[in-house]
Amino acid sequence: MALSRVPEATRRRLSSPNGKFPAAVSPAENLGVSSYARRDLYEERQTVDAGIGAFATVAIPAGTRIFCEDSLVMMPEEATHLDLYRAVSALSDDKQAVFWNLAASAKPGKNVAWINALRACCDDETSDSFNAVVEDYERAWSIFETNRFTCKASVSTVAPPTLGVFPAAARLNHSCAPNVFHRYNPLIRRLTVHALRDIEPGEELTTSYIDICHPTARRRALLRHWGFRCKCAACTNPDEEADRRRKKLEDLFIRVTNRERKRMRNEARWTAKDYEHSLGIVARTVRLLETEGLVETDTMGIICVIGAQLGMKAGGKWREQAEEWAKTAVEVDRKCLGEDSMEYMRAVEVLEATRVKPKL
Ligand SMILES: C[S@@+](CC[C@H](N)C(=O)[O-])C[C@H]1O[C@@H](n2cnc3c(N)ncnc32)[C@H](O)[C@@H]1O
Repeated sequence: MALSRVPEATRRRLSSPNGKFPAAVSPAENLGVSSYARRDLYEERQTVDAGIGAFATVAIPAGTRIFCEDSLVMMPEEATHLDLYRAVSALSDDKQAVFWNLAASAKPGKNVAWINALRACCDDETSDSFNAVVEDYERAWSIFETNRFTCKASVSTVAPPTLGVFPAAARLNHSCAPNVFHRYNPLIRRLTVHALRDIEPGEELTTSYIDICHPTARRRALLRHWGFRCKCAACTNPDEEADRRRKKLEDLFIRVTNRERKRMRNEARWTAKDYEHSLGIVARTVRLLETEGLVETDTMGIICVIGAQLGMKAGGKWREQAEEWAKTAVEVDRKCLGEDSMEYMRAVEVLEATRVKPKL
């Protein structure tokens, strides 16, 4: 661990899995899915003001899977500095070097209770070496917070997500108008990154660290976590009208998903009027996503699958619309997530169901 100034003995003691600290999430098993970053399509290089970035070296067609990466470290959301340090120390030397070389721009957290636990493990150390340990822990945490992606077990699960660092994809900078889309695929236990549109040679590959459906102020607040102010066109020249539409979009999305949860709990009592109401909100959400140029987003996939399912249940004039929405969901999910994603498989199932003629 080239960067560390922590004495070897202290490091060994603090990182030994003696049951003192909760364990990290177990490393992904070999599922027969290779882990790769398409270095034949892009290169890493220094940007003007955003550290290292990934740039296309050739034309990349929309839908291309550019990364399919195994995690370097994966931790539960509630993991502490101590848990993280232990997980990093358990990596091979090569992997530790990769971890310590990643960017560290996230600010230290305010919760420093972990320092007391650490002190208890370091009581035979001089204060200099204790400070070095604290610094190391802080740096590991900052690297983790700067580079982690959220890894949900499934879209619908209530289980808390885990957070993972994927070393090649970690070089992707943010844009609120991204040209790639990232998502952890729990079926293959890889982070996948797909081109959202055709990308020209020389263009920087950018993903969105946050939900791009948020209005500017909310996006800015969320991005503070990574310690930078986004300079994309939407953030530098915020348009009040567009922000109002994004706020509306956020509200509509919440209304659709809340109503869906309610319907699932109460399907037997859901009336034709209830279906009509939900379908009206779905139709408005889809229109707004189109107006905002957010057609190629997983939000569109989620809304269209919900709309298709509701449309089939409602029947009548909604059946044709249900098939159209299901087709859109299949296309969007194929492009953003790939054919091995749960979302794509679900969308295909729904599309097939919309094509079954109702019994008269
Ligand atoms: C996941 S890393 C991305 C790779 C990083 N640039 C590097 O050098 O390794 C996230 C960090 O990159 C920088 N970054 C990402 N997107 C940026 C942007 N749009 N503008 C400025 N800095 C950005 C911030 O420092 C952020 O904390």
